[in-house]
Amino acid sequence: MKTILEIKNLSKNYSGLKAVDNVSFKIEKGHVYGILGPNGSGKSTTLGMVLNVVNPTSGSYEWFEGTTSNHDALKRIGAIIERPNFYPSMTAVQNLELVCKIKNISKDKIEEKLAVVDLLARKHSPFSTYSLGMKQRLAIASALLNDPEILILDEPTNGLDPQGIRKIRDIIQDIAKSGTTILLASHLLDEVEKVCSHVIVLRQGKTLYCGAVDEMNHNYGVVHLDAANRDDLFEFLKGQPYAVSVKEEMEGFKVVLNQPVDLGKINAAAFAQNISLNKLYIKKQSLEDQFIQLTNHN
Ligand SMILES: Nc1ncnc2c1ncn2[C@@H]1O[C@H](COP(=O)(O)OP(=O)(O)OP(=O)(O)O)[C@@H](O)[C@H]1O
Repeated sequence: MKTILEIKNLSKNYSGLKAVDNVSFKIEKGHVYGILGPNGSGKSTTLGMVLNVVNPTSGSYEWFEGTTSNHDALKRIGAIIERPNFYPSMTAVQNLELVCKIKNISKDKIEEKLAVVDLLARKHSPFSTYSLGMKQRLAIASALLNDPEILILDEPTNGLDPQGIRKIRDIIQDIAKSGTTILLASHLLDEVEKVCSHVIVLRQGKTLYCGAVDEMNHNYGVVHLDAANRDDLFEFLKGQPYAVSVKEEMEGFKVVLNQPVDLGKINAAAFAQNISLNKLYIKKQSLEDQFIQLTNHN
């Protein structure tokens, strides 16, 4: 698998504040990656560093397996890290023609890229008449003009209404299907869950999780149990291989699982130890619960 970007122990300090703290991850070709974290967790700073607009305090990164300098790599990257900004009185086509001129690239792809972002019908309208969603879509078209190998987006749906959000997400997925690798920063778990295959979760500049979105979701839940004799039940639970942790609460015990369990077998095993359960049920944790747990308690 071709590596598009490798970040190694990247850190950025702002007068004592660790905005990004020893972050490492790899972006492989063809996947959609999300950098997920609450406001101020270091997402934009991380993107700024790999796009050569923020100087790292320490650590390094390498584009395209080191086959090109970080400066030349930028020609193979499409990035939108600021609010879309075009000339208000110029049309979409005129603005994109200007982008081609500035970047010294061919104008041949303008129509094709406007089609990708569903703006062909409005291609001759002035930018000032566009909705926020359309402005964002034009920015995506602009970033695609040089057929980049990777598209980088910082909070691509910020400020959009639900329809606008849906449209941008559909477009991102279409672009990914056509083979372009995508890296997007978002504070929205739902966005990352819907759009990304892989996620790097940041909190206060530190990586809390890095891996497949599916695997982050892969958990076996929590079993809730209770019995008249809690001491016996606690002893029993402590020895069970499926129990990551056993916590006593008002309503009984909560056991976090590390594997799937059969509640019938748990009941039978407890009964065999003379423990008669008066409560036994399982609750699966949602991805949202896990994200909140990750970002709050680490
Ligand atoms: N130029 C700067 N000077 C000083 N501190 C900065 C600067 N840029 C960012 N920071 C701080 O670094 C931390 C990380 O900011 P960053 O913008 O990377 O986070 P973020 O996850 O992208 O958040 P948001 O979604 O709010 O933009 C924050 O505490 C921020 O205040």
